[in-house]
Amino acid sequence: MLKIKDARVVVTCPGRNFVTLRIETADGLYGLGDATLNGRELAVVSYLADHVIPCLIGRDAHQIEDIWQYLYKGAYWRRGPVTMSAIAAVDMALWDIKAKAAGMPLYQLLGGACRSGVMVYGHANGQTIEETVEEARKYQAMGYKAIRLQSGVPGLPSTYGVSGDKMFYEPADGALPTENVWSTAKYLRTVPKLFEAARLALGNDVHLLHDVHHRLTPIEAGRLGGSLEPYRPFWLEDPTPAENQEAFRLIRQHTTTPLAVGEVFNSIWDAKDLIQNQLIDYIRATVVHAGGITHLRRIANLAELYQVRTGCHGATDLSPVTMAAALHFDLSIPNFGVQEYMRHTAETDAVFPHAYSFKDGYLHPGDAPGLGVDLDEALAARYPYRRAYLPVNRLEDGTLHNW
Ligand SMILES: O=C(O)C(=O)C[C@H](O)[C@H](O)CO
Ligand SMILES: [Mg+2]
Repeated sequence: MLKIKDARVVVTCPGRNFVTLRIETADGLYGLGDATLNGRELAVVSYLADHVIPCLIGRDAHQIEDIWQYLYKGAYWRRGPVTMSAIAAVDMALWDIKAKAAGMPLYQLLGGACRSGVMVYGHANGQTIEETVEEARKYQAMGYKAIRLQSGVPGLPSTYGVSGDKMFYEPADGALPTENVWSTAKYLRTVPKLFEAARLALGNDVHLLHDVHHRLTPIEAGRLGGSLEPYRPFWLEDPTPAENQEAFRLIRQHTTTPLAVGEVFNSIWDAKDLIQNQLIDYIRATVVHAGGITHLRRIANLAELYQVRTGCHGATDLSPVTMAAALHFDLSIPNFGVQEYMRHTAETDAVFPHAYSFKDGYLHPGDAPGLGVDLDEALAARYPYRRAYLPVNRLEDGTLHNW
């Protein structure tokens, strides 16, 4: 038995907010779990500190599945991003402890490596198509095999995915939500031109991706998918909100562009119909927001039956603890597709020293026991929490739209 002696939540803001759970056993082993929910961080802090940690003390850290079931079924109120991020943090920390106890990198406990590295995609973005293509060339020069393209839209002052700080994009930029303006017509005129220019400039060997960020209706998404087909995108992400999983049938009827969905999903139930009806090609659920490694493996196993591959969310709001967990997961599952990789700043990397590394377009989690990521608590304490919200989007007439 590995008795859980103590657990605490650490909140730090080395440029952006991160919530980390640290679980300690009576034998002196400890594990880390990420619980960051961008823009709603303190809700998860309270859920963990007030409601989860008291139930963990004295339990056997080895019983990962039982503790998962205890927290999920035991709450009675199932699912939801706050609950599932809190459970995910516990799950990650327990896997970290188990792998440290075994003296192995976590991917070995998950069944061993299925590949030599994890293909990642980086984010090229610019105010104009020309600037975005220039940025994409830089990613190509760094060895990236897959690049996401997001460009400014003429006539719209700002839009999701385009930032001044190219490497470390952080959308949660205000103490109150920033307001963006949206026009579907202007956007739909821009994206095919972006892809045409990028294919011409970058050649055929690089994978090109795009995130619609939930802003189209199904029929608009079908039209966009169709117009991008000549440029062979790797995927079109979140073409329409996915609460209504049925909506993707309409998109499928109009395009063979592969679809990727799921960064806001928090359980297998959000993805079940999309996967079973083969309405998507990539599932983007992530370790931190979808109940941890234990639950994400269940989603990936279901997806494998239907030839749906994974493409885990990896924006900067997912801490290095999640990135490490995702890499162990990615390396060990048969139906891995691609991993998103937005780099963290030097300040964040210093707070979370880690063993994972990038080479020639691939990340590897490293071979340190456990997740291979640590938390420098003294340094973390130097960066107190700062309230920061994600933006909202309004149509040109003021109607609130999807951001
Ligand atoms: O990285 C992506 O694909 C995103 O869509 C990033 C999200 O906007 C971000 O994680 C929200 O916190
Ligand atoms: Mg996205």
